[in-house]
Amino acid sequence: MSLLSADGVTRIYGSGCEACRDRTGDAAGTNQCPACGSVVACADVDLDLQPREVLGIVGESGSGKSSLAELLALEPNQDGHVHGSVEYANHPGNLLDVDYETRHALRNGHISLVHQHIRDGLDLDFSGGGNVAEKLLASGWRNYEDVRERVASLFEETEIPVERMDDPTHTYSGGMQRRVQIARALAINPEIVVLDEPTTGLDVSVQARVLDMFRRIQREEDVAAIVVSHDLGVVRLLADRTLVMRHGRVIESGLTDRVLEDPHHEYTQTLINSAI
Ligand SMILES: Nc1ncnc2c1ncn2[C@@H]1O[C@H](COP(=O)(O)OP(=O)(O)OP(=O)(O)O)[C@@H](O)[C@H]1O
Repeated sequence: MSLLSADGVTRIYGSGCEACRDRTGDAAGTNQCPACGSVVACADVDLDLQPREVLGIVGESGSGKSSLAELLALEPNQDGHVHGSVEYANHPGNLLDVDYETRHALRNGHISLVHQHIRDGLDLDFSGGGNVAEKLLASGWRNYEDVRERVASLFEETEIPVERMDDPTHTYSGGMQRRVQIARALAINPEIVVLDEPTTGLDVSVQARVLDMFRRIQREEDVAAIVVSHDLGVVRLLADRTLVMRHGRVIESGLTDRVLEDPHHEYTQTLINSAI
């Protein structure tokens, strides 16, 4: 049984009209409806995530990856009209319809998002440890010593110097800040982590170390992940299966090796060729 499955997930920014779906997408060559001007960020997306699996979502900027990832990760950003359903094995009903309290509980106990932009995920004036502790407190941890011990062990696990725990996060390097985000996401022992562009703003050598660290923890802890990236190298390293998005639609999917070695869609071939 799938851990998470999406059926027909659609997100439209703007008023929307009857022509929106037909006049956008891969064949239309745009995600903007020519009739009403709305942006069809993603439409008719079906996917499933198995326990312990890493699913990659790849596509160029604007293809709809973040809009989809936010829905899967129950982010509070509710912009746009949303249709379809997301089923999660450990909670009945459609995740897209849950109320505020349920959303909060799921985000603090089951499904974590690592934001593309560090500022969206961390308070840079807080200490690094404080950013991780905040997530533990939100999920019900209360004892000060227990929280500090857990934060220190998460720092070790994500390879951040524990002695920097009380320093303000803005004094950390970009790589360390990304690690704090990952530590924060893992703090609640989630079943699913959604990583949105995990390499944004990092040097190539730092990127590789952060991705290796995440892959190690993902395997050790048997956590499932959805990794969103414009970078084929990221999905090649992390993802078992990959979906390719363009103009808000999934245009190709399969085992990552197959998609990268034997792409069926012309656009995927172009993506791969332009990455070489
Ligand atoms: N709040 C919003 N209001 C209106 N349009 C939006 C909003 N958020 C995103 N969009 C539009 O939706 C489309 C998909 O954006 P999205 O950020 O999901 O793509 P992406 O593939 O994640 O791109 P990137 O990698 O650059 O973040 C884009 O055309 C974008 O301009």
